[in-house]
Amino acid sequence: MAMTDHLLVLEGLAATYNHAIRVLSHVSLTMRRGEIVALLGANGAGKSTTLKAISNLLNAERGQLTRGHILFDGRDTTALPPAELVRLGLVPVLEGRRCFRTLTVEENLVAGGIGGGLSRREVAAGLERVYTLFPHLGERRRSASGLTSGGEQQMTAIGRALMARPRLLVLDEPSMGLAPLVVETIFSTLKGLNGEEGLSILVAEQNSTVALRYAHRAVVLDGGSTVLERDAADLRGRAEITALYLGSPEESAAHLAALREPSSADYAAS
Ligand SMILES: Nc1ncnc2c1ncn2[C@@H]1O[C@H](COP(=O)(O)OP(=O)(O)OP(=O)(O)O)[C@@H](O)[C@H]1O
Repeated sequence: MAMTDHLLVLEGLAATYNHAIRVLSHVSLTMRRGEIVALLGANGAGKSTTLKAISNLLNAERGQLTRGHILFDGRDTTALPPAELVRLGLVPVLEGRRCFRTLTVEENLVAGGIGGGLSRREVAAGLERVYTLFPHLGERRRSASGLTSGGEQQMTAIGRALMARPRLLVLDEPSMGLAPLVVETIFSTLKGLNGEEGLSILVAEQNSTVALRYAHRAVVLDGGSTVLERDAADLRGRAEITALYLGSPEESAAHLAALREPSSADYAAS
């Protein structure tokens, strides 16, 4: 298959922090255009580091990619600055929601449009679009972001990314610390964008139940390596996926073996 059939290809990524601590050993995944892919795994499995590697933000934390390839739209992006990646359509929303707390919600959104190289007219259209997607943000547009709720801050961070007109949205734990209803609002809005506009989404989540409900496929990391890549439908509702890293290594290995079974139909029949 030609590489360009895929929007994103990670091949055997290895990464370290401070030239010493190896946190990724062998991360591989492929994403087709229009897919939602959930990146799952326990605390410290390497999800955030993988997303930072894709977005070229490892340097900021003294991290380095030491092996492997990242291809976005068939192009090796490992040497491109983050701002250039945004202009190409690869837009991250990383952990912590990272809004400019003293700026208003609207000023945060405008910053995303400017970062994406939009004209004034495009920024105005982008704002309308974000407020249509998240009506709540429209009501809070003049509030300082730092004074809005966690859910509103997450919506602002996502809205800011959407202003840059992404083709691939890269999200790190959007559900973290949010009420279930807010999580559903955020995921269903993203799913809507995926269905209507074909927006591709790579989302790292510890909340595998929610992520699997909305994703097409799932990639599981363990100890800095990809250990499973499957259709989300094959993993939905499976007790092994939530129990995967809660027990002993032997139990985890048994769960993983079960999850690797050929198909959900086979599984149901067995
Ligand atoms: N800036 C850093 N410097 C050194 N080590 C780091 C740094 N960031 C992360 N690590 C380590 O790298 C490993 C992978 O962390 P990472 O944040 O990528 O995992 P994760 O799967 O996203 O987990 P979490 O859900 O807890 O964020 C962990 O052992 C973590 O302690």
